[in-house]
Amino acid sequence: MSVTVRVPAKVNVQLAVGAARPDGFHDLANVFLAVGLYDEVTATASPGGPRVTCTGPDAAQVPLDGTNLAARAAVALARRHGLSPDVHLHIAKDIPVAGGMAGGSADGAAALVACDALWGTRASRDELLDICAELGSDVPFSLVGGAALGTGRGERLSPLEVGGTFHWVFAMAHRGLSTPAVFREFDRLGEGVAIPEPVASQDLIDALAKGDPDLLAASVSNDLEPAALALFPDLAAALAAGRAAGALAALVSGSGPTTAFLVRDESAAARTARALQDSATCRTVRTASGPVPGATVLA
Ligand SMILES: C[C@](O)(CO)[C@H](O)COP(=O)(O)OP(=O)(O)OC[C@H]1O[C@@H](n2ccc(N)nc2=O)[C@H](O)[C@@H]1O
Ligand SMILES: Nc1ncnc2c1ncn2[C@@H]1O[C@H](COP(=O)(O)OP(=O)(O)OP(=O)(O)O)[C@@H](O)[C@H]1O
Repeated sequence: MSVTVRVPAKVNVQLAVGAARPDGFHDLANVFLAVGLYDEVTATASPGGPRVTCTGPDAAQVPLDGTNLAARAAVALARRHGLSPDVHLHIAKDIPVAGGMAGGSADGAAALVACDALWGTRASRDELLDICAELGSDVPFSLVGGAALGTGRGERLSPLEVGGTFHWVFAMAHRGLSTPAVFREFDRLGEGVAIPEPVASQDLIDALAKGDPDLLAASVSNDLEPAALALFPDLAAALAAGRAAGALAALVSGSGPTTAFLVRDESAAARTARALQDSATCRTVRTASGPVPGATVLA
């Protein structure tokens, strides 16, 4: 028997970052939007697991050992329920790796939901969310999807209302960026400067609730963007190319290096995607819209 779970990528429409905490993490006001670029994780009973396989354009960059977040999710659930994690996890990966779109986190949430269904552990939503938070700051949002404000290190979620569909173009860079390295660069750039407490923007929350792309474009922000640009200066050219193509807003997605462009509708998405592809400032270009649901078992 097998269970397949589909799980989306995310874009951070606001990422406000506070000073480094004693534990090395940063408090955030992190407004997540789940967008329709998906990985699928299939869990199949198999002795001696977890065994991980992966297919897709970036598969070669995905670790297949016990560090894979899907494997870690299976082990965490099995341990809590006194089971052995006898499972084969196959990841059909379409979310770019190390792109700031929570690809690994998505696989962790998907594997958890898939193993829960496969093993009949019937974990409560709260237990699943607890395990997600242990696995990583972005993992709880991959489980819930939609739109949400993440506080703490991003793992404490409050759902947000969204009054429409937002259309996006994503430009994937020629190489990845390490999330810890980007946070370290944020700290370095902020040395000697008083870093304010991260606060969610009410204008941005209102723009989401209204479903209004112009209002959203006026209020998106990412405090990690200067750090990502410092580590990867070529990203400025991708941002400029998207702006020149008429995007309503251009920003680095999370810790980068994927760049995200908010556009008015599907036809603007197709136009902007073509212009970005022709600009040769990126590796590949994808379009997607959101919000979409979080990790979902496929029938
Ligand atoms: C940049 C974002 O993707 C925005 O959603 C997230 O904040 C990162 O979430 P993630 O990849 O799930 O991160 P984790 O696996 O929890 O942490 C990886 C590393 O990122 C840094 N980190 C992450 C989250 C946070 N609030 N503060 C941090 O400083 C820490 O160096 C940490 O060791
Ligand atoms: N299932 C997985 N898929 C991809 N990468 C994984 C996975 N499990 C662990 N990793 C490791 O995590 C690193 C970060 O990859 P990931 O694709 O999650 O980055 P990201 O999208 O930038 O993350 P985030 O947006 O959550 O900061 C990879 O370089 C890889 O070593």
